[in-house]
Amino acid sequence: MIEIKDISKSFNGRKVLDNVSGVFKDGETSLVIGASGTGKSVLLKCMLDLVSPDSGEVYYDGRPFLKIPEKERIDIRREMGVLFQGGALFDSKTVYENVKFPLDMLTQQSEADKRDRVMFCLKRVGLESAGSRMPSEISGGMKKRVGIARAIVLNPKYLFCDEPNSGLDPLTSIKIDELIQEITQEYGTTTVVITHDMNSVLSIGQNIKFLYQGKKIWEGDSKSILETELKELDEFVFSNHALNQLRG
Ligand SMILES: Nc1ncnc2c1ncn2[C@@H]1O[C@H](COP(=O)(O)OP(=O)(O)OP(=O)(O)O)[C@@H](O)[C@H]1O
Repeated sequence: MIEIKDISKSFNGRKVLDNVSGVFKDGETSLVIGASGTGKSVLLKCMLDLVSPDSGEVYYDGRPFLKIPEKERIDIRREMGVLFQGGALFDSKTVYENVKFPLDMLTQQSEADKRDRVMFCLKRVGLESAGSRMPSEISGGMKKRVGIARAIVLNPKYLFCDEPNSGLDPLTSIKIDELIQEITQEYGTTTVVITHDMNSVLSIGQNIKFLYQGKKIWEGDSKSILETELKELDEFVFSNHALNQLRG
């Protein structure tokens, strides 16, 4: 379980996160949603300690991530998997090498064990025969799958996905969403997905936190979001043309 408490952050005197709190449960896909510029990525960066919040704390299973000594923080980092926006693959490495990279950097495993783990993860995302290909030779959806395989290769407790559907067509997006949700349930990871994709919200939103101008102003699930009476959330949800027409 991850708990964030009263996270605030300003840039140049402008508050972009304002006392954001919440809980992300094990085995659940939690979504952080909101319009562009509302602070989603900054919140994710605070949770990963890539940006220091001005105040607040992030607890990983009770461990205060921002206050503990660096050595303990590194232990927690090893328990995290991150799917970066755009995949962030190394263009000069093969698919296999990309997935193996965290094992090379952070473990002392034998080459045989690493190979077994990489092949297991590639198989899990449906790419067991793509290991020798270069990122430039595969589609956007496959790149996301490679990113997911790399994010789970260290068997993380905590999985972070930053805009996992950006640049994908709707059908491929659904497949990536389903894969993230299946992995979350299979391995019991605490999964945090940053998105403004309403398809994701409706299909995998077990828990949804809505940010508006740096504040968390609503929390619920994919059923309750359609019945919201909160003006700001209603505008966000029904800015999706198809949904608005359905409502009409
Ligand atoms: N390093 C920084 N320095 C100054 N301002 C920043 C910095 N990082 C983010 N911001 C500002 O913080 C605000 C929130 O940005 P953030 O990237 O979190 O938005 P977002 O909700 O993730 O948007 P999007 O959906 O477009 O990615 C924006 O106004 C952004 O310009």
